[in-house]
Amino acid sequence: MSVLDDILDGVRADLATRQQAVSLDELKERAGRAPTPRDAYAALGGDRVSVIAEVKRSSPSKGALAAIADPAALAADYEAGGAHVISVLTEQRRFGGSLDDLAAVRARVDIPILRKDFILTAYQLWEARAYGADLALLMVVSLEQEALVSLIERADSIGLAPLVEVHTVEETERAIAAGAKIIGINARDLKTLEVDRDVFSKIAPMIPDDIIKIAESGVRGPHDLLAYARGGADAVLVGESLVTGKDPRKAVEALVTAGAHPATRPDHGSEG
Ligand SMILES: O=C(O)c1ccccc1NCC(=O)[C@H](O)[C@H](O)COP(=O)(O)O
Repeated sequence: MSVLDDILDGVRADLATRQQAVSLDELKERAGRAPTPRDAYAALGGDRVSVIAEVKRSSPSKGALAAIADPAALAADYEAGGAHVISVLTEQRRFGGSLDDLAAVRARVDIPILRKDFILTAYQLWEARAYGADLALLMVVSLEQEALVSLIERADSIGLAPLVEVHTVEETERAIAAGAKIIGINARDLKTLEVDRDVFSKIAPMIPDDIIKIAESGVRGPHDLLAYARGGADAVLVGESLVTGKDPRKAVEALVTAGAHPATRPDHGSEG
């Protein structure tokens, strides 16, 4: 069994427990009372390389990363550093996250929030809306094509911007065919946990220009952001290096500063 299969088994078990406790109707009612979604497309657009800063306590690849007692305070630091979007891992067993983390972060910052989880059902999209997310992650590797198309449509219809994650050429073809408008290319192979940053530059050229391209995983500092930018990234998603560093606000600031310079874009070449 791969790490991903193991994670998905846990996700299904926890989901069944939550579905017993809260009906879909109750969830929809709560989602109806949630604040108006923030514009994720605007936050990820423009000439800059946007920064998505992640609240990440632990991971299957590294175990415990940081004791984050107050995820909202960390997110506020990220926002003060200039982050354009906050990612909140809500999976509990392997990442130590929760929907309460999502709600706490949404209440504290003014920028869009991504629910980063292993979303398999519309119920989880309603949860994301109910707890204040503006974007939701959909991983192609864990969804049949019909389910992927249906979840993208459902996310759009309830005010969530779907971020469709891929790692291979075949998954990217499926994401484009499914109508994704934001594609995240994850350098991490979720079956082996190996990180290969070159995956981004191999896959990005096959994605049409009007689709937002996000480079996920393996960003240790501005040099990695710049490399992803030269490969065509519109945004980077960064977790581990921010939560394990001494000063998350300064680390975000350094990434935002690097991403703000137009010479980082592929059209301008890498030599400045
Ligand atoms: O981070 C992991 O070990 C992991 C393992 C299995 C599935 C997903 C995993 N991480 C989710 C992510 O995609 C990352 O949290 C995100 O891209 C940030 O990556 P990093 O900056 O390398 O922490």
